[in-house]
Amino acid sequence: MKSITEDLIRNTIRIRPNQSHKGTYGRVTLVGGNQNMGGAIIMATTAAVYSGAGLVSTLTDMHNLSSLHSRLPEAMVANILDSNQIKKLIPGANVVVVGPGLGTDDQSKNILQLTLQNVQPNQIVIIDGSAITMVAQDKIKLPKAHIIFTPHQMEWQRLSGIKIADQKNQNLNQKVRDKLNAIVVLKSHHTQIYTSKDTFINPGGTPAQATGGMGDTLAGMIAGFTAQFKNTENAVLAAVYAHSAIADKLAERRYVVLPHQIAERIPFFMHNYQSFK
Ligand SMILES: NC(=O)C1=CN([C@@H]2O[C@H](COP(=O)(O)OP(=O)(O)OC[C@H]3O[C@@H](n4cnc5c(N)ncnc54)[C@H](O)[C@@H]3O)[C@@H](O)[C@H]2O)[C@@H](O)CC1
Ligand SMILES: Nc1ncnc2c1ncn2[C@@H]1O[C@H](COP(=O)(O)OP(=O)(O)O)[C@@H](O)[C@H]1O
Ligand SMILES: [Mg+2]
Repeated sequence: MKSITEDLIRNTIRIRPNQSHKGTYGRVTLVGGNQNMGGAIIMATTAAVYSGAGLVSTLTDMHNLSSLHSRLPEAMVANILDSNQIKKLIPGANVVVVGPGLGTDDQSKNILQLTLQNVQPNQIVIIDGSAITMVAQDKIKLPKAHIIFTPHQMEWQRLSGIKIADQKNQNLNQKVRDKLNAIVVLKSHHTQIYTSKDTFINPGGTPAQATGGMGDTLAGMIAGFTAQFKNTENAVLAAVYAHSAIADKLAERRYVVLPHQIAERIPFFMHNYQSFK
């Protein structure tokens, strides 16, 4: 297993060309946040915006509209229950994130299905949280696209059938990855990333990160990084590395690190590591 290196981060985070505009940095559409879990999609959206995605739109329950906008006026918001909005905003994105705070009831399932039906083959689709649980339980058909799953160990157990105790076995994980034909970000103390060719381990990570919303934030970061940087695999690795490197730094002086504190530090981290032209 290869460790993610600082060199890889430096070779991924690009100095922004002067001749560029918001369209250069990708469109991200996020789908999630029911009436009880608006925070999850707000954190994911925040991370996508702070990672530098050019245009970010969020399909969520309208109960979350004012809380999202009061924290993050940069994001556009549409009604998750309006199927026409889903049909418009999914095909118009470069990167789609589905799942943070989506829930797993029948309405959530319909939203997930409609979202996936509107995905285009050239798109990157990040499947997180509730969406992983529904794909696992309801045998939902996956679209042709560049798919990235971001399960924690319990979600991976649901999706892969591999018990948490057996997830140490890389061959088992890789076999299921091959079947899914996706990048798998298996989150834990030291997160592992399974790609078609390799397995990587994230050297960073701290128990100060063990707080609700930390994974929602990572999903938004992966969206922001993959929207901007051409090599999708390296963009995923860089996002995973940055998420925990920021947390490790903050944890030098804190008992717990909150997701929004990570989001605020992303532009500083990217500034320090930018080098690739
Ligand atoms: N503020 C919010 O709105 C929040 C909403 N959330 C959403 O809640 C939904 C359900 O996700 P949850 O993950 O809470 O619930 P799940 O039921 O999917 O998983 C949580 C269970 O998995 C267990 N587990 C075992 N290994 C784990 C590991 N390595 N990491 C994390 N959990 C592990 C936990 O102990 C817990 O019992 C998702 O859609 C998620 O996005 C959560 O992100 C929490 C914050
Ligand atoms: N003890 C730990 N050490 C390192 N990282 C951790 C630890 N606990 C949680 N994390 C990180 O926090 C995130 C948690 O993701 P997840 O469980 O999906 O959170 P949520 O759904 O609440 O947003 C993952 O990136 C995981 O690697
Ligand atoms: Mg999660």
